[in-house]
Amino acid sequence: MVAIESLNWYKIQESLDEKGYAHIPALLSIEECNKLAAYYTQENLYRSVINMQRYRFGKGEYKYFRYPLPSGIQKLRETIYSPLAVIANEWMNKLSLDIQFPLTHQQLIAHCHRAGQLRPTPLILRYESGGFNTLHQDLYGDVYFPFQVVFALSQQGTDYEGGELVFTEQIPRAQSKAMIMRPNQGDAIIFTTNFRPVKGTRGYYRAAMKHGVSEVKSGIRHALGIIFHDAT
Ligand SMILES: O=C(O)CCC(=O)C(=O)O
Ligand SMILES: [Fe+2]
Repeated sequence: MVAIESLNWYKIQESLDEKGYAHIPALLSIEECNKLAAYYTQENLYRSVINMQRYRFGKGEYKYFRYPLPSGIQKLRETIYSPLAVIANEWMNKLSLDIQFPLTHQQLIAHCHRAGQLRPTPLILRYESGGFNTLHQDLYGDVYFPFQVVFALSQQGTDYEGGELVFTEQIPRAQSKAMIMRPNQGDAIIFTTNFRPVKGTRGYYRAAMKHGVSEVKSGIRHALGIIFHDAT
């Protein structure tokens, strides 16, 4: 794994500010991806298993990890959080929101717990041919952090075809703009959970964003999602 502190956080912030998402190539090694994907079948690691079709969330399956999280995932969640908290606080200021996030993930979790959000949210997803994930937001209570991360654990073009990561951004008084990403195995994509600040003529306004996954045409696609807030 590339050290989180050594990433170009200036560039990451620039991309988040401009687009609401940032692409970090090769954050995980292929071996790390394969190890994480192999967690999928270790039933004791999870608190719940969601059949996406059953809830009409799409087609595929995902599993929420239970506490304690596997140590590598716990570490990723903590180390990526801190630089993002600084950016999140700037966003809250731009939007004149009276919210500031603590600089350590442990403090964010304490805050979630006080708000009754006790359940861990990191998840691993698996889609087969025909699988997809409808456009959504991962907000699980009143406390939510404005960024989350998805790690591509499979390689598009080799392990699967299709299955692009899709973002939409609501344009004021208009429809939504769609953006697609085709991360390679090991890449991370950081993106907005709820809304991002966009500069308008009278200061910043909120542009709501959603994410989803387009139809997987063939093969199997695994992804790891790290959401920083916990769930009710
Ligand atoms: O499968 C993906 O790439 C997206 C998963 C997702 O919705 C998430 O991590 O919140
Ligand atoms: Fe999601």
